[in-house]
Amino acid sequence: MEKIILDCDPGHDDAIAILLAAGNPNIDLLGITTVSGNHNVENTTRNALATCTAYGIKVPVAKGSPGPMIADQVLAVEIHGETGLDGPVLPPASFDLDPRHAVDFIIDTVMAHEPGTVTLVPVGPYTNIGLAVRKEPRIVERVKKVVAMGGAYTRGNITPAAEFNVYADAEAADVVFRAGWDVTMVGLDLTHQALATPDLQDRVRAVGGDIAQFILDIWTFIDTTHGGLLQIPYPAVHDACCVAAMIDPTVFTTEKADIRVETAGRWTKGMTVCNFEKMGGMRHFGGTAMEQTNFRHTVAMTLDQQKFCDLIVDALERLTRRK
Ligand SMILES: Nc1ccc([C@@H]2N[C@H](CO)[C@@H](O)[C@H]2O)cc1
Ligand SMILES: [Ca+2]
Repeated sequence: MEKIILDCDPGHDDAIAILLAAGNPNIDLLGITTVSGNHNVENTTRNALATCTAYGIKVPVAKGSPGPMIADQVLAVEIHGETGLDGPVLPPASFDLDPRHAVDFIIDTVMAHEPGTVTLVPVGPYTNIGLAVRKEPRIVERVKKVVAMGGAYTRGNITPAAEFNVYADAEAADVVFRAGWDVTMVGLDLTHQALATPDLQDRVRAVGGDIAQFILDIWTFIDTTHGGLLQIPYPAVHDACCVAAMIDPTVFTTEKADIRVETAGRWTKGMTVCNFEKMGGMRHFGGTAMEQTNFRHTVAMTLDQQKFCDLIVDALERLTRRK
């Protein structure tokens, strides 16, 4: 089993990532930590708790950072609506939060488990992760790896250059990408291949039950609210791609790269600048050839869409049968 902490900002696609993590038997979901991003942290936390309450997901939920480290707050309310999860109807949360701040929950959990056994899966702005690294640097060599939804090596979605999670707290993303641990960037280039196509929606509908309806209501909201506004024809199931990769690493192909997060560009703040070139390929990308070829990062490239859809439907069936 893969032990993960899911750091998220529910958020429509975050909720599906929670369901996939809870539904798949290969994932040991140690906890959910919340951050502001798609909405303020009060709403993202309420949405996480309500999703867990509604579908019997009994894992600790710890509330995190209400805003980015340095930048002014940017929320994706225009995408996710006034509650951060408009569309589906969720019951009020019925269990309490873990008393710790998300940063302390992350540190305590990583330090309490054997080295190299816990993976951090941030699928919202990386504020909690960046703060955890600064508060307890020992987590960097202790975590197994970081599989992060964010960034893009082609086009952004909040600016032409930047993806939202990185843009919302570019300084925290810079801390995370430069910390020296094994980071896999699951960017828009990958997650825009993970679409809620009519076929996937039909397969979800065929499972039936309230969780299937919850997922369909999520996609209906995104579809009807944004329709052709987004650069993709169907809702993207962004965050679940990270969880899917923890279940089956062959769910997408990867390439090594060296990534720098832009934190100062007037037009490019939040851009993940990815150097895929080998030794000496780009002399002007940060110092000596050695610096530019340490390829600390892994980048998700091509999604096996069939495998991905099968994992979503499988988790839904397991959660529905269990209920
Ligand atoms: N347009 C838009 C779509 C999704 C998101 C959220 N941020 C990431 C995609 O940029 C995902 O984690 C998703 O929850 C933000 C903006
Ligand atoms: Ca998210």
